[in-house]
Amino acid sequence: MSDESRPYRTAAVIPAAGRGVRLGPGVPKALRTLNGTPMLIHAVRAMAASRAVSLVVVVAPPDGAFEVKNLLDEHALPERTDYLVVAGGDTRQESVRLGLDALADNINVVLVHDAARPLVPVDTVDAVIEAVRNGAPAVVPALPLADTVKEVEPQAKGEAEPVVATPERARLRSVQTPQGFDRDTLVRAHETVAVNGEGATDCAGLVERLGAPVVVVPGHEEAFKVTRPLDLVLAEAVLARRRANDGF
Ligand SMILES: Nc1ccn([C@@H]2O[C@H](COP(=O)(O)OP(=O)(O)OP(=O)(O)O)[C@@H](O)[C@H]2O)c(=O)n1
Ligand SMILES: C[C@](O)(CO)[C@H](O)COP(=O)(O)O
Repeated sequence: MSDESRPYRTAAVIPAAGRGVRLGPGVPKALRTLNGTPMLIHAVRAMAASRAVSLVVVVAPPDGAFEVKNLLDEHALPERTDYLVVAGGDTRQESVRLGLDALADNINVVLVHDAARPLVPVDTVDAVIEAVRNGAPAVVPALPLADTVKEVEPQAKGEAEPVVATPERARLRSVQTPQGFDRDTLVRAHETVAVNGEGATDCAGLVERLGAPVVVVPGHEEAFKVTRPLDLVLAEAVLARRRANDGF
């Protein structure tokens, strides 16, 4: 994507302040390495790979902002990409809000991208940005589901859970990041939820609560979220395949 279409100025906010409890004991998830490079650096590079992204805001673990700043200083990014680091909060939503607070005034398109999705291809990033630039206030990359999904009545751990419903799979999508937003819409969504109190597991969910339209564009298998130990194995295999294919 060319940068000539300004006045759009696009920033990526990368929430990276999670502990990674489901990954098991160790350093915060974003600082775990994939083939020798911290996951966060892979994620930052994935955003900076888009020529449209001029600013990356990394939201670091509250006790790790200094370390993250050093990491970014050590790893090369394209010259056109500025970056800054802010300390995160107790939830992803709070971390994103802190990242939004740090944006420069001239930013009008915002991507929110999990550090835990380090391998998203640049074509997916650009497709999200393009959809926002074409007028969608909120854009989500997503994939159809491979599994059938059941809605259940949750029970105490270990007890069988009664099935309540089987949603029609063809209408379901598995949602990824980067999610892209018109900045004012996203800021309004976060401000509104701060007043009303009901959170969401993704930023698009907050925009839906405003009643603003959210659209889906095709996601990518390699944009999967590193959540459990097996995901680390998959991520390293993807990187090894990329290296073998094109020396990346
Ligand atoms: N307080 C938090 C919690 C999460 N995140 C970020 O939100 C993204 C998606 O969250 P998830 O994969 O659930 O990460 P964790 O919260 O770290 O995972 P877990 O629930 O296993 O602890 C991650 O990049 C994570 O660093 C964040 O910035 N601040
Ligand atoms: C934003 C997200 O990655 C979209 O799938 C997801 O909602 C994050 O959820 P988590 O509970 O933080 O894993």
